[in-house]
Amino acid sequence: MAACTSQQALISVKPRCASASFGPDRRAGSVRFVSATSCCPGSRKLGLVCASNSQSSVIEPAKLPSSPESGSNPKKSSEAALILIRHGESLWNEKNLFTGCVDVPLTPKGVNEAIEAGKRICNIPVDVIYTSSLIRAQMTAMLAMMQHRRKKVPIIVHKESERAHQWSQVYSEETKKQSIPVITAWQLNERMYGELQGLNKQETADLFGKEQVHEWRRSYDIPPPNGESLEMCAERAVSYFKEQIIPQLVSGKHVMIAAHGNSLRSIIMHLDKLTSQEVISLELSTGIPMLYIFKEGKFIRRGSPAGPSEAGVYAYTKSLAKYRQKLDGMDQ
Ligand SMILES: O=C(O)[C@@H](CO)OP(=O)(O)O
Repeated sequence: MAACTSQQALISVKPRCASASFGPDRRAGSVRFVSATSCCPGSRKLGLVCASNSQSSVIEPAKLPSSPESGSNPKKSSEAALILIRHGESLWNEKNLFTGCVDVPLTPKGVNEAIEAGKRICNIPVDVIYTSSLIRAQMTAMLAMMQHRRKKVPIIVHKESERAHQWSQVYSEETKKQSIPVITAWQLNERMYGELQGLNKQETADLFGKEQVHEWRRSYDIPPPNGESLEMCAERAVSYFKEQIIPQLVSGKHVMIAAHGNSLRSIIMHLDKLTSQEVISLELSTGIPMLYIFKEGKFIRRGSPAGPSEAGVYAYTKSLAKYRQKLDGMDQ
């Protein structure tokens, strides 16, 4: 299994073993993500040390909406995993084209990235999956789940029409127990890139100037022509996260979200309380999973699980360790 290399880690990561921290590095005015392996290359034991010494901040909870299952009080004891994963490389990433809401599939490299991401989270429980309505995120979620040791079947929930809903019913409780609902939501789509969609990024920079294109791509509140700014994207992605996904975590469900560079940057900005200055330098690599633990109403950032043999991942929480033991038991 391919280990997480610094190239795979979330963007230009500086070696940081000395500080042994995970998640955004706020030094030098930029935000970088550091993964477990890039922090402690090749060392299981150190991985553990990193995990327990990590400065993973406990993030003040976003105002929690009331959950149908828990009323307005989050269950104090509930603890749930939240996995975020940007889709693998798409055919338009490969061609360096602005993609936005254009629905393009993964490249073979992207397929591989999704499979490798799946190996890295194959021991982490997943009860419900959220993806955007775009095929590259859905492919990523499905390919990743094919690697999961629990071998539950991810099934897309169709609610676009009454007939779609009716015709996709499952009539066996046992089969339902062996399935994972996959909920698709346009709110998790990539930022709509307006009139840049389909244009080559380099050619656009040559035409309009590097600064202008950088402003369109990475400013917080300046939209590209007839498209969405990151702020506009965050408005719908974070509202959806608060209204639909947090209640699942509150009720103790383990959630995976497969989405896009900008919709995930918006959600991470919310979870990690990044400022609009910090978020503009946050870059996410394709196909790298990131783990948060939701506990007692707070999000604890746990970086990027390195792989199924990485001991540190299972020291994150007692319930993750137990889940892994259960999987080991099922294999025997
Ligand atoms: O083209 C896009 O849709 C996005 C993500 O690939 O590009 P950017 O890096 O500008 O956010």
